[in-house]
Amino acid sequence: MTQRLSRTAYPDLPRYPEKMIQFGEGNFMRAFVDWQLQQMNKQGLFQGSAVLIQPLENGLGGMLAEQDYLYTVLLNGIHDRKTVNDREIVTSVSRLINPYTDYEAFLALAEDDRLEFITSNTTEAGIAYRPEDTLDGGPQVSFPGKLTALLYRRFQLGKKGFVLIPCELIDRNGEKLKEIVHKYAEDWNLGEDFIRWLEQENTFCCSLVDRIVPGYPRDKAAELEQELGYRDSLMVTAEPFLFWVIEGPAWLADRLPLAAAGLNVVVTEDMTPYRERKVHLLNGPHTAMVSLGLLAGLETVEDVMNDEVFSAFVDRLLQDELIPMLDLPRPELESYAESVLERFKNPFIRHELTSIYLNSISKFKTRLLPVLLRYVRERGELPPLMTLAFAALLLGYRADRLKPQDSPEVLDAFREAWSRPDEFITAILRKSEFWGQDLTAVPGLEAKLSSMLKLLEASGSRAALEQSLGGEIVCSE
Ligand SMILES: NC(=O)c1ccc[n+]([C@@H]2O[C@H](COP(=O)([O-])OP(=O)(O)OC[C@H]3O[C@@H](n4cnc5c(N)ncnc54)[C@H](O)[C@@H]3O)[C@@H](O)[C@H]2O)c1
Ligand SMILES: O=P(O)(O)OC[C@@H](O)[C@@H](O)[C@H](O)[C@H](O)CO
Repeated sequence: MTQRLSRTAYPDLPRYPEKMIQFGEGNFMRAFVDWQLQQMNKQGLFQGSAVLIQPLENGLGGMLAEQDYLYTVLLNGIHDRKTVNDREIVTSVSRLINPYTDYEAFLALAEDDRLEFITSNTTEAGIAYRPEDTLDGGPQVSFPGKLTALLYRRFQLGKKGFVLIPCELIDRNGEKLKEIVHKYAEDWNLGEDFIRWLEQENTFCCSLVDRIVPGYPRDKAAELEQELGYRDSLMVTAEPFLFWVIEGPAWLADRLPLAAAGLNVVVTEDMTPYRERKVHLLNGPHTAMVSLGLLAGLETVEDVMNDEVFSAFVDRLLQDELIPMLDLPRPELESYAESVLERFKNPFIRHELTSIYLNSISKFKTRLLPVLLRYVRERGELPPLMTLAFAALLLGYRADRLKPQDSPEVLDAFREAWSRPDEFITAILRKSEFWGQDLTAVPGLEAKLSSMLKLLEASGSRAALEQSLGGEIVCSE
């Protein structure tokens, strides 16, 4: 039996002082931020590690401790026309603090002058205000609540602030986080001096992350452990591609020399165009393909891309409905779309559609709906492929057909709406809390969704797609 990955088994692995506090110990952060710290460290450019804070009571703390906070990142894919198949033991995580079991150790981080960065990924649900959180009743449940308590302790000690770079996939994440921290500062009566210190001593950056991280390679774990020669319950697969846009001051590029280490990181004054490009051209097609693909029995992004009908759908969606609605220069959009198609076809990683399916209603709202609405405004008609994807989404949630995982409010609303089948579509489109507006006001949408739902039910998603794509499939045969 092979030994577990640990510092005892690999005593020569380097250790670095803690320079970053990272809320979130999930797959993404370990294969993205911590992997990048590792690349800087290897070049002698950062010489620092991250101390992780477990945002939820239950998490990976125990498993990470068992491996002395070491884990393997497996990069698989084609990059710059070369096949990449890298394995690396990441040594840039020092330890993990679970604030639910050791709140004092968490607050004690405020004392360490070497800590200068705070990063986070607590999912789209994490940057949220929770009125029940209080300063004295720690640990606070919300991530911004915990963060405010830590910042306040730092302020009380008269120390300098932090550079904060949240990585959650929500628009203007840094501003949102700052806003909630300020709200706690006011609600908890932390005083004007603290609010001034927050403003003057801390730099809240917005950021956009891009790397496909399918996570633990369940299907290949045993084989990989044989090859690696150790057991690792936390190994994580990722694509070689990486892009991190940080909206922040130019000096950040020196303090956190990611680009200098050859990493694809941009520090800019305005990240909006990068965000639009990524959210609509990468996350958008992901969300559009999921319900249609699952309804046809497909399991992974690769299955979608290897299927003639479904890959034509992704291609046409990008070319005809998404790219023309974005404001960036066409060649830039075309080239990004091409790279997206290549990344989706990555034959070396298994990106499960079910993992992308999680919380699909809010994803549709941010990733596809704004483009759909713009298409209607500009062209005076509905985009056929996006509308079909919308109908498939509704079908998947209806009667829990595709076993959606979403918030209780969303799932309950779908159950309630389905209790009156004739009014199902109207009731769902009226849910402004899902879509940001009443979608029954969009001309023709209700009727089109109704006919597409019927088509999907009667003929299945493959036939519905073939019909929407018209002659193109026939032509390509
Ligand atoms: N996996 C990818 O390809 C990828 C790529 C880019 C961005 N992302 C984003 O990263 C996020 C995390 O993905 P992952 O693959 O690391 O998932 P994961 O399940 O491995 O990790 C989730 C992390 O979020 C924390 N979390 C979950 N719900 C929370 C809540 N309500 N409040 C606070 N913290 C919470 C967990 O404690 C954990 O640290 C996703 O929401 C996604 O938007 C993922
Ligand atoms: O991670 P999610 O579940 O928010 O979205 C699913 C995918 O679209 C997403 O993970 C992409 O792969 C990622 O955003 C690429 O950078």
